[in-house]
Amino acid sequence: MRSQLGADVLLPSTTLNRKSNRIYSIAKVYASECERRPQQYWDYEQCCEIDWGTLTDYEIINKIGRGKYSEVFRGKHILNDVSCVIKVLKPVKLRKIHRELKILWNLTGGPNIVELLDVVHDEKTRVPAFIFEDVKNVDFRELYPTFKLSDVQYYFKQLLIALNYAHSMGIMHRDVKPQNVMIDPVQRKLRLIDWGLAEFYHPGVDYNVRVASRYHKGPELLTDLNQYDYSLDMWSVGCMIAAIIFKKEPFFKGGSNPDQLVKIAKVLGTKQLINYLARYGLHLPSEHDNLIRTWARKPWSHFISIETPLATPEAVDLVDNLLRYDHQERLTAEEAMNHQFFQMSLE
Ligand SMILES: Nc1ncnc2c1ncn2[C@@H]1O[C@H](COP(=O)(O)OP(=O)(O)OP(=O)(O)O)[C@@H](O)[C@H]1O
Repeated sequence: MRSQLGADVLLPSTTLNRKSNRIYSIAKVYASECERRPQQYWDYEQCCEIDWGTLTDYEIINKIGRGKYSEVFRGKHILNDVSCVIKVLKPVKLRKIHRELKILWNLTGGPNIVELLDVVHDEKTRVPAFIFEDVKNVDFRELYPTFKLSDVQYYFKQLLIALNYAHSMGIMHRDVKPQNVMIDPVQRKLRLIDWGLAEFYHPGVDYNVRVASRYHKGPELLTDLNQYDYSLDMWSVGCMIAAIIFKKEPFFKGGSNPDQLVKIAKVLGTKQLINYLARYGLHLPSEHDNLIRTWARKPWSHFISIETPLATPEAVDLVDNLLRYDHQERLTAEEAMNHQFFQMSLE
């Protein structure tokens, strides 16, 4: 499926790891994972030769999903009958395809990471498709309301294991949300999918803030703080857990990107937002001038009632340590796994 340049071949320099003139934030953990590996590991612009398989090896059974960048089908391999998921890509830049592939090649086989089985194209049209393991997912709108605290504990531990692994491999997912976390409750199997927005982390590099889906975008994206890192994914995890324990899906429901920041400020407070930006020598982008009023910080107890039995002190404390404006204050994936919420023994 792939051919790689040997790790000993010296490659020309690239902009992918070009540091910004001004460095204001470096990841707290795993900052040098890419730097300490050969360029072949992360340079998807210069090292991504694809040995295409053919789509005719697979039979499409039915359509199961539709994303911004793809149409997704359930199918099977025609020779061995093994069921699979076929992600047929919509026309996108080759660079984006190479990035997703490089990341999948590096991560596949890792814990709770969706397994990439093959990369194929239609021989006539050349339309590319990725073949993945099939997860018998139950839609989160149906599944999450059935969760007991022990399920929240189990599945979020699995998600953190996937994220800690990706981060330890120098990769940020950048689109963590319920739609990208496949759960098969019968097998109690969780897989983190859709690495289409994922990126390699290099310290001091400015990244595009137009990533993640609105409800799960971290404050750094909404305030144009380009030097973000793995901690972006931890904000999104915080949004997911908060939505479940406080029974408020999604937890921050903005009507637009600027409004998303308003929804966050209404909970975490405006003063705290300004302080966060000041800590990094930044100001609130002018588009927010008319939007942000002085919202006071709401205590988490505001979201707790008789209807929210999952909002135990440990679960709320976990959320509190993930939903922090300051990306450097958020728990890392490993710290989150070690949080008291995951140590409690529940039936
Ligand atoms: N391995 C899998 N097993 C089961 N279902 C899957 C799998 N991969 C994808 N799907 C389904 O297809 C949908 C779209 O897949 P994916 O998120 O990879 O595509 P996308 O075009 O990148 O989506 P988006 O626009 O959300 O970024 C998923 O939300 C899920 O419902």
